[in-house]
Amino acid sequence: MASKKTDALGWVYTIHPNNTECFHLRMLLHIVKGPTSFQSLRTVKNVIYDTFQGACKALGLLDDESHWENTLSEASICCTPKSLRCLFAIMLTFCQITDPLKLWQNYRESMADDILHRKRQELSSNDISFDQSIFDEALFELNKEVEVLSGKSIVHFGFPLPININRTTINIECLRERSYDQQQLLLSVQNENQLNREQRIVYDSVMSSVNNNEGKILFLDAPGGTGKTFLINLLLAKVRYGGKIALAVASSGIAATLLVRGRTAHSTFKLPLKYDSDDITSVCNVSKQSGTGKLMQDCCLIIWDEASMSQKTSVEVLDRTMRDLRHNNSPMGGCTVLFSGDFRQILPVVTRGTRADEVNASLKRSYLWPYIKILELKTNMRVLCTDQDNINFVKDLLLIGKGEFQATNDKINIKSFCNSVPTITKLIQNVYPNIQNISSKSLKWFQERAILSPTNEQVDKINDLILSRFDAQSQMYYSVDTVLEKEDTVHFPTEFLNSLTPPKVPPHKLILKIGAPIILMRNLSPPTLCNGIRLQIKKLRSSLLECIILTGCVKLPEIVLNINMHFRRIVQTAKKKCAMTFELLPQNTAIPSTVYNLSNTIQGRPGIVLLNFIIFEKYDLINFYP
Ligand SMILES: Nc1ncnc2c1ncn2[C@@H]1O[C@H](COP(=O)(O)OP(=O)(O)OP(=O)(O)O)[C@@H](O)[C@H]1O
Repeated sequence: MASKKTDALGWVYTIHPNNTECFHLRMLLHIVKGPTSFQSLRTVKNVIYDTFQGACKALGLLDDESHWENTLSEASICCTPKSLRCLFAIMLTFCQITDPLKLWQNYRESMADDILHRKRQELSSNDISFDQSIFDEALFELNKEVEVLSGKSIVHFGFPLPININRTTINIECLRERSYDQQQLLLSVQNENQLNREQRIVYDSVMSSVNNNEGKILFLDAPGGTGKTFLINLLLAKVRYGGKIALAVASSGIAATLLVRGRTAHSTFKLPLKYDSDDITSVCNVSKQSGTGKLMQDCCLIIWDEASMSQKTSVEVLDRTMRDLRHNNSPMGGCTVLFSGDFRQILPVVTRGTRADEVNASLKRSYLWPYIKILELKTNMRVLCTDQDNINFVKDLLLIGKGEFQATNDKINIKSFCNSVPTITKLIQNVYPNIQNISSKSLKWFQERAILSPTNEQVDKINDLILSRFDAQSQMYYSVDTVLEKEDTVHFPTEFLNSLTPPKVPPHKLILKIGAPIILMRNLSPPTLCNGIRLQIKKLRSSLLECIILTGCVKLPEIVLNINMHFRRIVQTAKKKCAMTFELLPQNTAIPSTVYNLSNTIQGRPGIVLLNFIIFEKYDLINFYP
């Protein structure tokens, strides 16, 4: 009998996974729409499977090793050997594959094809075929990728040591920091004469500290649009052009993508992930002999962007480690450090903390703050040549940041400086006009627009609306949701796990369309594949996505990146509570994203959705900080 409140007809009993076929039949009943027989339930893409379990496997609903096999099999057709090795390195590092050696044996020829080709050219002979030395060389290249991603060698993943592994004694991290394209650096250094007066003061101050080993610690206080990134990248280029090591880090992956060879501070310095706010003993997880340790001893400039968002403790951990590594008791071991950020924006996030806790966790409350010299940028370079409207808008934002904006009854009327629109549909029309013709839109068109929303629920809703507006080949990807303890399967049925949409985890059902921009939600291979970068889908395969990069410092529109689309969501249950932990995750459709994530990367036409259905958008919106 139909329930009064819902349109449910009945209750599907939970089944223990030991009752294999029933368990999988139940799973299919939740996925397959309008089945007419048991056989139609077992049919996937016109193939009739013998068992319900087989059909579930074909639909990608089960977590088994065949996913990795399928991924590599698809990738070996469409990827270059180098990108296949990159993909395999990512899989080794993040996917907890049970038998990676078997995968290597099956696909090593595809991964070593470029080496064979090179050898044939070198010896001008087409008779050369695959042999152990070629596989060893491919293994060596794979090892390099894995070391960069995980800091571990392939031996850790059960691989044999390639014979020529001795070459890895070269410090890969130092090598990477010294191997820049000099021509490219020279081009960047030529921007020097474009600096405005304020930028020039900062530039000279940093360069004199680097050149004379003064070990200054500076903080660049600069609101959005004043040319921080422009200046930082110039400083990095100048120091690197001189053959010295300059490390560029940021508090978040998305901010790091804007800096040349930028990485997150946590991954660069191996900062601890958890510490107490009053921790005075923790240090970075690096030894003096390690590659990172050597890099931290040799570098002469560290630039830490968005430092205003970092916990003071992480900066203090770095300070202690630098003093120790460099045998120098001056702040940061005598290395020149440039922090940059804007305390008017977001302060460090303190879980369940008060405003006072956030202020207390910020760099300004660190014992290092008295040693820090503050430099300022005030001229907004982004609106220099635009109309008065934009200039006023930037002024208003600054006033809000300083707490000086004229408020009535402590309330700010946002409508006074934004164009408000009445509905989400209208907002989509304004931000993505004529999205029906998606194939005619240029990369730039996508780069300069996005809709920002503070909640995942709205993000999903807007994604669905936008995706339904254009026709393109689409593909559905399902996450494999499981509970950590098998015994909990009965208490937390699969469809319940599928219905969960916790923060930072994509939904169970991900519908993607060719041409749609997506956002990567995980640091897979920084700085190219970094949490927060935007990509555009070029091809959809059953286990693989082919994408190009839309935003980030590494703009490689010609390079197709391959992302494995098998994702697991594992739920860890505690007594009767249930908390979802995120194990491996690729990406979500990203036309809308969370406000913070994208505010740094859009310089065109963003729209912003505020809660409670107040919707507004602003052409040429410069930056919005909630
Ligand atoms: N001296 C300069 N000459 C010419 N263009 C500049 C100069 N400084 C900055 N710009 C340009 O101004 C724009 C904004 O600069 P940039 O992105 O570096 O600002 P920002 O402070 O990093 O902003 P945000 O904090 O919002 O990321 C960019 O397009 C940049 O190329």
